[in-house]
Amino acid sequence: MGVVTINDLTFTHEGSETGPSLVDINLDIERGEFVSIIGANGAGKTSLCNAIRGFIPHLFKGELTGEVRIDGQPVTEESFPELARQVGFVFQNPFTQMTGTTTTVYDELAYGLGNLGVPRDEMRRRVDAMVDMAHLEPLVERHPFQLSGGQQQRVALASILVMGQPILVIDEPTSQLDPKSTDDIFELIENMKDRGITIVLVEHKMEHVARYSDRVILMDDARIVAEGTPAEVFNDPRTEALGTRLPQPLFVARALRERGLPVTGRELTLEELVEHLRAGAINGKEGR
Ligand SMILES: Nc1ncnc2c1ncn2[C@@H]1O[C@H](COP(=O)(O)OP(=O)(O)OP(=O)(O)O)[C@@H](O)[C@H]1O
Repeated sequence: MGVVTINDLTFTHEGSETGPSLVDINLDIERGEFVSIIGANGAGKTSLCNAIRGFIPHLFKGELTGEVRIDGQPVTEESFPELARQVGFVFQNPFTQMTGTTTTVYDELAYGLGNLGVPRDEMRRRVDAMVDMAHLEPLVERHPFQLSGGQQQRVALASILVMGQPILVIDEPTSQLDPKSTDDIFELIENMKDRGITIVLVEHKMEHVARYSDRVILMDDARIVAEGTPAEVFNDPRTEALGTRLPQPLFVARALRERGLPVTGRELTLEELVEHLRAGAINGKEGR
């Protein structure tokens, strides 16, 4: 059984004029899996995250059928603090994430651990390790509200990662970041995956989704309409038909394939393309 199990989940926000936000959702996420949720604005991605992190139905009221289980336990039967120990969540807007009570980035990172009663020595060790991992050394003495949007986004993510929950739900962590900072964030998230943490990510940057995810879930109009490996989902005609942006290397792959070059036309990363071109060149030479 998965660490997150969703059975026949349908949810309509109280007072909604647009109908249900989630319809017939069935999903099993394995421990240590990296799952990305993609889809157009309003497709239901944040609502699905909210169901996994227990905001639905604990904070957002409405009509709910079906269930979400974390480690076999229905979220409706767990208190919010219990859930928060299992699931770490990073909001779309880093401003929402900041405690608003600390005056330095260092204290911001330590805040959640202090609340959990983590002993001072261990707290220091964990915060120092996170500062290092998230490359936050130059910012530790700065006031959290005097950072740029991108810097805040990095601090917001680090302040959750430092807590060490086994499941992370991360909603658009790079929306305000430049390419280099986006790469840094994905490196950080991959680092968490290497530690066996389960990751559920909402992200619009498809090159990164393609490169890092074990599984991609495509949502449209409150439903899951396709799921599979990145190669399966991005090469599924429904994905393009729904107006989802595809990873750029896929267009290059298709163009090369059309010109008879030795690629499959399904490659999602430049590395994959280069590898196939090289292998094709070697095989071609050997064949002569
Ligand atoms: N608090 C709420 N009350 C009423 N309806 C809501 C609420 N939150 C979301 N919805 C509705 O649920 C549907 C799905 O919204 P959701 O935010 O889950 O989509 P999304 O895919 O995350 O979109 P985006 O990419 O814009 O963040 C939309 O029709 C939205 O209007």
